[in-house]
Amino acid sequence: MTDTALHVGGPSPYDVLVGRGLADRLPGILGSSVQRVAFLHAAELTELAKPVLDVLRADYDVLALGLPSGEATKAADVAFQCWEALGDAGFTRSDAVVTFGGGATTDLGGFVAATWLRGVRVVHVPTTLLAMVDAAVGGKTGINTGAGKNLVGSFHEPAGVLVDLDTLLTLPREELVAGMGEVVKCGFIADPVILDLVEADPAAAIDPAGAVLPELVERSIRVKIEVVVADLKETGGSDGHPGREVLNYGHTMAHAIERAEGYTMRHGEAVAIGCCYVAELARLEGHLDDETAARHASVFRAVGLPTTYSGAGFDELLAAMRVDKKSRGNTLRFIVLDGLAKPVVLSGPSEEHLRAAYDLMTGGGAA
Ligand SMILES: NC(=O)c1ccc[n+]([C@@H]2O[C@H](COP(=O)([O-])OP(=O)(O)OC[C@H]3O[C@@H](n4cnc5c(N)ncnc54)[C@H](O)[C@@H]3O)[C@@H](O)[C@H]2O)c1
Ligand SMILES: O=C(O)C(=O)C[C@@H](O)[C@H](O)[C@H](O)COP(=O)(O)O
Ligand SMILES: [Zn+2]
Repeated sequence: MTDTALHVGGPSPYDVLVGRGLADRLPGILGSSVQRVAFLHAAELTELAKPVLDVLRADYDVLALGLPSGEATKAADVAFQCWEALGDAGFTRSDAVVTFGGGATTDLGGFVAATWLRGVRVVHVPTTLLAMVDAAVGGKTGINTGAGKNLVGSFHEPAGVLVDLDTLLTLPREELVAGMGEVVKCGFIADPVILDLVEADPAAAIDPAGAVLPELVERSIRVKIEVVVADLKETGGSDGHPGREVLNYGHTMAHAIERAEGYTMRHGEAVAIGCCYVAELARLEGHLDDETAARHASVFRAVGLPTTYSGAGFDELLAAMRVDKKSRGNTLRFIVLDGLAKPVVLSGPSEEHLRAAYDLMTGGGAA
């Protein structure tokens, strides 16, 4: 496979390089003015990170910081420890951060880079499917608070993203499957060919050594790039398109479920359930046809993702959805589909429909 450079335009343009074994491309992206590099990686991935670390150590003074795995890393105390380490090592504005890991690592590392000295260069090296197709691209960074997911953060675009598909070879199957949550989301909101590819051969779609997964990765990244270039800071779209909020399809309920589960459920799994929830809500509100609504559960299930959830009551989930960033005052707002790849904003749906969609989501086993 030859490398592909997907360009992200805008005021701070950069490339997302997709290929295999890309570590030696890092110095070219970091540039010659950088002296020190903070290498923020999931500590459990130290062995996998070795080729990248070797390349960095050849050219820079490297401060390697091993971080907790998963969602636990998206916490204020972890960010604080990174800031202290950067201060101790004398990091200046011409130095840089490189992140290496899944979306939790790129979110935390991106946030540290965005806030240190009010912003230093960051390059993301995503190592999960989810981080490749979504978290590492577009500049959203963030950590969680007691009230909910990603409530503190900033927009800070990377100087580049290295998507080394070889890193997926060590990724546990359940993490690959979780990444498909965001891939399939992209299919529903913008690129139905993704859905056709997954439906045609679900096993091939999640085979990290095959040819279908790279195409899905590239298609999903292209969806994300097109959206963020048009509306980087989520201020709104034009011509009836919701803008960047479209990438939040399924996330209003997904984030509420993750919070209810104490962040033990994988994000991509929650997104799959959340997309099925909002498809039912859209159907009940007269937006979406029965067939497209039903296709949600069918595609997510085909790759092994969950589509129902009954672990928390309606009132708890509703309260959590109220602090979603799309809310305005007391008005809940959702991204829904008017049809395949036709996203619109639904403002203030009726509580009757919110609850009816919840009842369907519980699959009859309401908590
Ligand atoms: N900023 C954004 O735009 C954006 C977009 C989507 C998701 N997110 C965030 O991303 C996070 C989820 O990311 P995720 O699904 O990548 O999970 P994750 O970062 O928690 O990683 C999952 C697990 O896989 C391990 N892992 C990572 N790469 C590996 C590899 N190659 N081999 C073996 N193990 C590996 C990690 O160490 C971790 O234990 C959530 O916090 C979500 O909110 C952010
Ligand atoms: O990039 C975006 O914009 C997204 O909404 C992508 C989502 O998949 C991602 O989970 C994001 O972190 C959610 O953003 P939030 O603003 O709801 O925290
Ligand atoms: Zn997401």
